Amino acid sequence: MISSTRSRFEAALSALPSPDACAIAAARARQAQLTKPPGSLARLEEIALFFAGWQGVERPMLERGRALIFAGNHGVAVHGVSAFPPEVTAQMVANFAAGGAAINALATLADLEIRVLPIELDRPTADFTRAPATTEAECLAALSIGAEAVEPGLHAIILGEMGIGNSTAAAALAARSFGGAVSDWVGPGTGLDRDGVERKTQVVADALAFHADAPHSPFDTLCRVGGREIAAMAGAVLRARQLGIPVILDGFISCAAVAPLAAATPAIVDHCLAGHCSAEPGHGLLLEKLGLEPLLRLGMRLGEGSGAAVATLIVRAALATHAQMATFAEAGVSSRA
Ligand SMILES: O=C(O)c1ccc[n+]([C@@H]2O[C@H](COP(=O)([O-])O)[C@@H](O)[C@H]2O)c1
Ligand SMILES: Cc1cc2nc[nH]c2cc1C
Repeated sequence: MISSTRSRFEAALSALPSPDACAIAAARARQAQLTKPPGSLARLEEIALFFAGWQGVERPMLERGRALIFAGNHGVAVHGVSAFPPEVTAQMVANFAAGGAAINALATLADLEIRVLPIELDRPTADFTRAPATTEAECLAALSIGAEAVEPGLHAIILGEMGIGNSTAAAALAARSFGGAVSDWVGPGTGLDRDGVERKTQVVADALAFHADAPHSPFDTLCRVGGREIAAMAGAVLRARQLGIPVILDGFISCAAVAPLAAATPAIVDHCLAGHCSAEPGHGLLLEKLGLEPLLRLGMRLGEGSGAAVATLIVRAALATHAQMATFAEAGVSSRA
């Protein structure tokens, strides 16, 4: 298990595997033979090469894709930073189990297995304007839950979350990791009005001031202004990297989960695709900081892995064309003069 101690987490982050250059070269050579003008499938070709590199094969697959939906509750919600009450987290977890949420419909459409992992919903994190959100032990436990949800043999992981108040934690993580004006990272989340966004901005500023003197290591930032579902997503991303499993990130919160890791080690997102850019204003900025170009911009702002699940359909298009198209020789089509 990678994350059972802080030093294992840090060691994993400093020893990131690279993609398989031979598999990428073989996949690129295949693309050059397929019946299309070179480069005409554009981003789809890049996605196929990305999957080839991480899966280490010329023709990558997506037969076993898993959507991991982590849920957690947040002490910072006492400050009225969400348009919804905290009990909605557990209620939505029940809705996921019953099959009634957007992610259920989208995962079925995208042929993804769903795993929902609620983490101690009855024990919200501490209010991080006045204490670390989690203890080191709590943060490590959540990292492990995320890591253990990623198993060898999966072809891709779709990351999602549910947690009332977690867009406040995400803003704090992004601001502490990448700096800049707090207001650039704070937005309406589930639907705050202007006064609400102002209050939320002050809460994030208070949190950053409270933790200002603490170390800025990835682990310290995750513990101090993160949350259980957020640490679990970070653990899943790290474990997926060790196993060579590509990850499709979802919205602002899943990207914020990797922000502290990426600020220290930018290559941590090399096996990640940004499924979409959400409507949360900080998400576009965060994607820039992470160096990720989103597959979709649909103005979605739901979370729960929904944007990543829709993006999976684009990935399927990329892998299907790459694997199934005929070559010029096979089809008897003349190649370029
Ligand atoms: O994915 C996003 O970018 C996104 C943007 C706004 C809200 N959300 C979802 O809404 C919740 C967080 O919003 P809030 O207002 O409670 O902080 C959480 O359950 C997220 O999944 C998600
Ligand atoms: C209803 C609801 C569904 C969600 N799914 C992810 N975040 C959510 C937040 C709310 C409020």
